[in-house]
Amino acid sequence: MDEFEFLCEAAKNGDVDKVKSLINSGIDVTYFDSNGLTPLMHAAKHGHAAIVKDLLEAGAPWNALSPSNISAGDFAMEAGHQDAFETLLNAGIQSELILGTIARKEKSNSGYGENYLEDRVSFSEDKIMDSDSKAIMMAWEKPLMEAHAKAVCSGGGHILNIGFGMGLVDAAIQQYNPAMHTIVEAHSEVYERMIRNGWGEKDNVKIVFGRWQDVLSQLGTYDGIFFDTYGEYYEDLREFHQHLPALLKPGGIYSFFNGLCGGNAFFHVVYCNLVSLELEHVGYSTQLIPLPVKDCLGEEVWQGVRHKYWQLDTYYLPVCQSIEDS
Ligand SMILES: C[S@@+](CC[C@H](N)C(=O)[O-])C[C@H]1O[C@@H](n2cnc3c(N)ncnc32)[C@H](O)[C@@H]1O
Repeated sequence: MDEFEFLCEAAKNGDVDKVKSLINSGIDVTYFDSNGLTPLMHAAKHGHAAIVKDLLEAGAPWNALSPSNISAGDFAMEAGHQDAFETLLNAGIQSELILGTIARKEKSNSGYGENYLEDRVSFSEDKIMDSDSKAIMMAWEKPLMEAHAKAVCSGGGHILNIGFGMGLVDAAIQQYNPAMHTIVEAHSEVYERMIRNGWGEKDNVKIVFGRWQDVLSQLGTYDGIFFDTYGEYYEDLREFHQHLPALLKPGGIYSFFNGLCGGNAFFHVVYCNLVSLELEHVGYSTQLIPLPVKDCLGEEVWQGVRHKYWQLDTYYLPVCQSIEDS
């Protein structure tokens, strides 16, 4: 057995002293063993929280993935090892908070995320695709969009939706007959299709064409806001949240499509916590309402789609309101 295998064995067996002495000798804690697992994954799988903590402090990446795309946090979560799970969750949140700050700085120099808006898109009955065969929006999300519409329309009044896509959430919002319904859409082909389908002729609908970032000055204040864009990053969502206090009326409800890390259960938990924490910093409390999605999401749905952006059984619908109102 080489030194690294000793470390994996010690992590598995909960041998804190051995792990510590190997770390002190300068061993590389980032290696994967012959099964594609890291020492951190072994410790998490067997619920050795103290070792998880030591390995993280020694530089083990919290978000490394096994060959079947399982992270240390998934192992702890699946086995019900609460202490190890929470240690990894906190490491994930802290790391993303710091990386977020770095990404914010990098973004201001890069002008990224604008390509999608220049690309052609294709429409079919059950989805909209980009030029890379990635789905922009899919019909299986209809029940989710209806639930979002219900949440943001609960107080009536003026509703804002950012991102039209297939218009599923907007059709559901119209069912609540809002006093005014503003829709922001940035893609020219999606916008043209909205106009062709009569959205511009509805008395209570105002369409604003452009990126939400560029049309903020044309917006007012709203009783309900929904946000669901495409081709953007977590950073953009975070940036939108900075504008919430200026856009959402007192007593208003905000919600957003919560597809954050929808391919990995543990990363999703990290991001649900992260976004709630960041919303709290701008003055909003977040309730995450679990909705089972198994029934509306069969394997066949993904045929011809390049990226399976959602792979979890439960969708957590965020309902946010000002901390002063809650
Ligand atoms: C996922 S779809 C929205 C789906 C919609 N919720 C529905 O129910 O069908 C995302 C939409 O956001 C639009 N979009 C992308 N970036 C945007 C931006 N910066 N500002 C406004 N709209 C944007 C896309 O063109 C696309 O139509």
